Amino acid sequence: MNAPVAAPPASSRSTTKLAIVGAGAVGSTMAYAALMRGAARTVALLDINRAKVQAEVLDLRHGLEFMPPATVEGSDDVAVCAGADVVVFTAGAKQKPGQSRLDLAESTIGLVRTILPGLLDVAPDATYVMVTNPVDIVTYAALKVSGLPPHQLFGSGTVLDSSRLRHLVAEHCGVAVQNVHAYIAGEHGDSEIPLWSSASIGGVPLLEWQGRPGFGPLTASVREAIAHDVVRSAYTIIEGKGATNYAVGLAGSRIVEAILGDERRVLPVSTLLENFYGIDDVCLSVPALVDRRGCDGRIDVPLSNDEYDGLKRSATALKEAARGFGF
Ligand SMILES: NC(=O)C1=CN([C@@H]2O[C@H](COP(=O)(O)OP(=O)(O)OC[C@H]3O[C@@H](n4cnc5c(N)ncnc54)[C@H](O)[C@@H]3O)[C@@H](O)[C@H]2O)C=CC1
Ligand SMILES: CC(=O)C(=O)O
Repeated sequence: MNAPVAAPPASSRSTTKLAIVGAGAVGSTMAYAALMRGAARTVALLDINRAKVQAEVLDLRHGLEFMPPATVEGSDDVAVCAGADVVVFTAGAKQKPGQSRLDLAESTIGLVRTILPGLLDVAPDATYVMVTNPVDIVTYAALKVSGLPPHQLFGSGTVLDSSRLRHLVAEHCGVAVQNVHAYIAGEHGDSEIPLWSSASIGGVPLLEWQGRPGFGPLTASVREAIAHDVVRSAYTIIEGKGATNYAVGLAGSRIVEAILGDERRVLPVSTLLENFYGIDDVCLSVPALVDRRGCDGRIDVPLSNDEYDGLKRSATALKEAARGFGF
């Protein structure tokens, strides 16, 4: 008798559908990244700008020969998102040079109120991943507007910032970025903080890293400079080319893969925190498990006193901002 055949991973089932709302710099690059990485079998783009979404779909379709099997759809009608397993929300204004992410809150919250109810009608069971900035406030607002449970709706948080941190640490230490385990926590924005005390390189606690020939140690001043560079990254890129898109596209695809592939991947997504070291009722990022259920619980990562204080400050800043918008 044949042994029972295990179900294929969700990411390879022909039914997996990723809907991306907003076909701008972030949404269309995320679609490209998701297709390249085989994250879903159907990628659907929704944008209010019909000509733009049709053009992006056509361009992506012309590359399908060179990608894992998939189909691409796009429309200015929300019906294109029907039955999606994951909906990623990237619609909305982006920062102009010099603007902070928080400056976008009012218009983005308005968009969430407008778009989310229609999405919930056509994709009630999807996992919702918010990306539009300021992502932590937008995630909090979207939870209130939708009434969805926090595991089903969360934000991309500091997945992107953590990859920036890992890149800078890897460069400084002369190791592969994949061997750096380090997280940025808190706001996806100016008050974010690196969790140095739990970071490691190839199993060596990062705070004990002695350097290697040709590469200096990670002194306190180097760590401070790296943390500053992470916060400044988006501003630097926006000053140079008007938007960030490649790394966020990949970071978003990574989250989608963790969901559709039921990966239980530890990712610093932005979720509603309740009673996390005394932090309550605010969306911000700490390492959490992401799988087919969505955000399936956070990791109780140990924090140094400085990290705890930083996270508290970040939570306070976000709560004050959310309150300013009536939440
Ligand atoms: N959380 C993160 O890590 C990151 C977040 N972002 C944020 O992502 C957002 C999008 O950035 P970009 O793609 O560069 O902006 P963009 O301006 O290139 O694209 C936004 C798209 O949203 C569409 N849109 C506007 N209203 C809509 C509606 N009612 N329905 C459907 N589509 C609608 C627009 O037509 C446009 O195509 C910004 O808020 C940006 O700050 C950007 C990078 C990283
Ligand atoms: C724009 C933005 O949020 C980022 O690149 O981090």
